[in-house]
Amino acid sequence: MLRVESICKTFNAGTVNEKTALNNLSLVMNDGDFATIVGSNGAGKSTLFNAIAGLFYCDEGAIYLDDTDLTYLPEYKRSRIIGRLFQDPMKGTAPHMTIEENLALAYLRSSTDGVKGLFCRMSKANKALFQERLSQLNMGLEDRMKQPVGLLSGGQRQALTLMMATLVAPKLLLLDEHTAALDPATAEKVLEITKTVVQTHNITTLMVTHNMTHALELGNRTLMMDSGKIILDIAGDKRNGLTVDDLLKQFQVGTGKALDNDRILLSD
Ligand SMILES: Nc1ncnc2c1ncn2[C@@H]1O[C@H](COP(=O)(O)OP(=O)(O)OP(=O)(O)O)[C@@H](O)[C@H]1O
Repeated sequence: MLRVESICKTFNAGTVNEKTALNNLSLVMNDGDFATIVGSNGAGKSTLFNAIAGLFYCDEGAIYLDDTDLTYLPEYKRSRIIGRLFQDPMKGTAPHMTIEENLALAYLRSSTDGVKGLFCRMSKANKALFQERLSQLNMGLEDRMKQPVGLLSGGQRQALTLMMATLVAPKLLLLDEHTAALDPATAEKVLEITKTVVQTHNITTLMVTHNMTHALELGNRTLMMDSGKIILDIAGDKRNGLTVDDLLKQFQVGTGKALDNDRILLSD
């Protein structure tokens, strides 16, 4: 279970550029919850992910994941239990290393079975696991394990990054518009893979999206953010049957303004 308790983050405090990006934000995610997040430009969606992943410590508040107090835990330690994907498919993989080496790195980072250090310690069983997981992507990557990742397309790279982030199931998966830079067909494919992986391993997941339809169709909860706060949190019956128009109206009622996000407005 993830518990975010009243976190605050102000950038450039005391200067003309002062910006409160997270404003007393609280959130509880139960095990296996899959919540989509939408919101206006600059609402604090990526900053929330940065706070959870440990890119900075919050000014106030606390963050817990199961029994672990993350509040002052360094980023590299959180990365063992939190997987994260970004919009840019080039992030998250090392282009000059082979697919197999990238997977080995991901495995070594997250594994708790005592494997440390060298690639040569990767057993045949590990390699078989990599191959089996890659074959689930249906992209033929299992036959290209010795090729550098830099040769892959954006969609293949993003699917590989997802595979790496979930090779050892993380306690929490943060998806920050991870399909936004892909062409529509590839984006749908990566989303399908995402759904399957999240469901199979029952991974607690937060996904930022600018696609309002995805925000309502994927997962079991929809969160809306504005001005560093969660202003709407809908699940269950309230969420079923809700249309994109209803969601936009609820945003207007909650904030007194129209949802202003250029990517939402530009998408269909
Ligand atoms: N490191 C930083 N230094 C200064 N300001 C920052 C920093 N990170 C974020 N901000 C500011 O905090 C606010 C929230 O930014 P954030 O990127 O979290 O918004 P977002 O909801 O992800 O927006 P978008 O949908 O436009 O990507 C913005 O005003 C942004 O400029």
